[in-house]
Amino acid sequence: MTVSESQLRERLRTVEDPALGIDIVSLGLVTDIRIADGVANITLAFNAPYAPDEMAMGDRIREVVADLGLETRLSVTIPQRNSADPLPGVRNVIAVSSGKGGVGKTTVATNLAAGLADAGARVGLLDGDIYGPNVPKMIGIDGEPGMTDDGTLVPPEAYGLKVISMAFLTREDDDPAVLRGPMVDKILIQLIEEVEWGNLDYLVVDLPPGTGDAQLTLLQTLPVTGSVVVTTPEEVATDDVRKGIEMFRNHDTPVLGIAENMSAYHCPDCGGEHALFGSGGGREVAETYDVPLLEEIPMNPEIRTRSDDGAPVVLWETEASEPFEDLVESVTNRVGAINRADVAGIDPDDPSRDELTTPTAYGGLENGDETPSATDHDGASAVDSLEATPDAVEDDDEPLDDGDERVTADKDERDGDEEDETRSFGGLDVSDRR
Ligand SMILES: Nc1ncnc2c1ncn2[C@@H]1O[C@H](COP(=O)(O)OP(=O)(O)OP(=O)(O)O)[C@@H](O)[C@H]1O
Repeated sequence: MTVSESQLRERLRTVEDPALGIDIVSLGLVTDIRIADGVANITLAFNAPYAPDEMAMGDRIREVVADLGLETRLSVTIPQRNSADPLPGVRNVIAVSSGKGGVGKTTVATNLAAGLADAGARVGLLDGDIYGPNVPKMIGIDGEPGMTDDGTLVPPEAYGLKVISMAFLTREDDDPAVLRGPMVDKILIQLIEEVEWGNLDYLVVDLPPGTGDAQLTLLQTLPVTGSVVVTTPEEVATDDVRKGIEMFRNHDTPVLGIAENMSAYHCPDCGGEHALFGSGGGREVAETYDVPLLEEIPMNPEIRTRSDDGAPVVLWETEASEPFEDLVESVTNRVGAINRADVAGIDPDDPSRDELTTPTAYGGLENGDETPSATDHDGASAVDSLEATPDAVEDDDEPLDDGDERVTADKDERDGDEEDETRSFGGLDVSDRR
């Protein structure tokens, strides 16, 4: 049986996007199909490396293709961004914010970044918290940034993360409270634009708490994909968090969702759950603003002790690491959904099914030729075509250390030749932007 590209495209209508509830062909996510020598080369407009939903869609596509007697090679591409983008090598910028201080924003940012890097992604962590730059301490970094000949900062690394912090640029005896207006802006813009970030899948930004000038500068300068809003469950924090959500909405920045921290304390002695900071605040805010509740992170002394030791808890396989592992999954899924909705031109929280879903010729082998051919698709002009190379990143996923030992991932391979590199995750080949 010979299968044409348009017939395969019809069959791919059976693969539904789990977050958007619409098939991947109608969404315009299949940007190219070429069949040669029994191999279907399929290009997808995915842009959230290591998002479980995108890897699961890859698996579904492989099943559909195998049913047609073909092998599959999947590549992912990304739409070209505007040329004024200050960070052209960065696929996704994730801002981590909070309405007020002390709710665990930096804890969430460092664990999210470390968890993403541990999954295999290329990750940068920008500590933009001018008034309390705690990232270097929590991530256990002792190095200082290097400097290239042209004066660009080279971020030091820990746990496979490139880290830049306000703490590197201010002297120990500087009082951040006296840094005002233009000076703050200047430092923040320097942290973004004058750093050799290279090619990153995710840049996690620890924003200062609240909704002041520094946050606005960061939002106006950075192409933020979306923001994780951290809150504790009690009322005061959630009131502040509402202001934060409104700030993002006013700047057309999607809210990825709410991370409720210090949700409840599981008492190891009595076995009971104690809601030390009240309960339900995060869920309430999520429902009010119609955004996902990404995770409820319990109070757990191990989270603090690991941070104090400079070893993010997500890298340890314990009960305390689980909510952060789940957070990494829910954040990447949400980033992916927002990017895919953008490709499809729909609101990720309100996909307009009527407009998008076209009748599918399920099976389509008889009438598939009535559909547009792969090369007719507009999306193909907006994406890069990719080559496949060996699974460099999957090799990084070898077991690192046993059991409860601190993970000391050597991610040096990721920093190899960035010019030509194509990597693979979950069977999806991904090439870096030039
Ligand atoms: N779920 C948790 N369980 C136990 N301790 C926690 C938890 N989350 C954070 N902490 C601890 O609470 C303290 C404050 O956390 P963190 O510094 O992350 O807050 P923040 O919101 O970034 O604060 P700031 O406004 O000062 O930047 C830290 O000592 C941290 O280790």
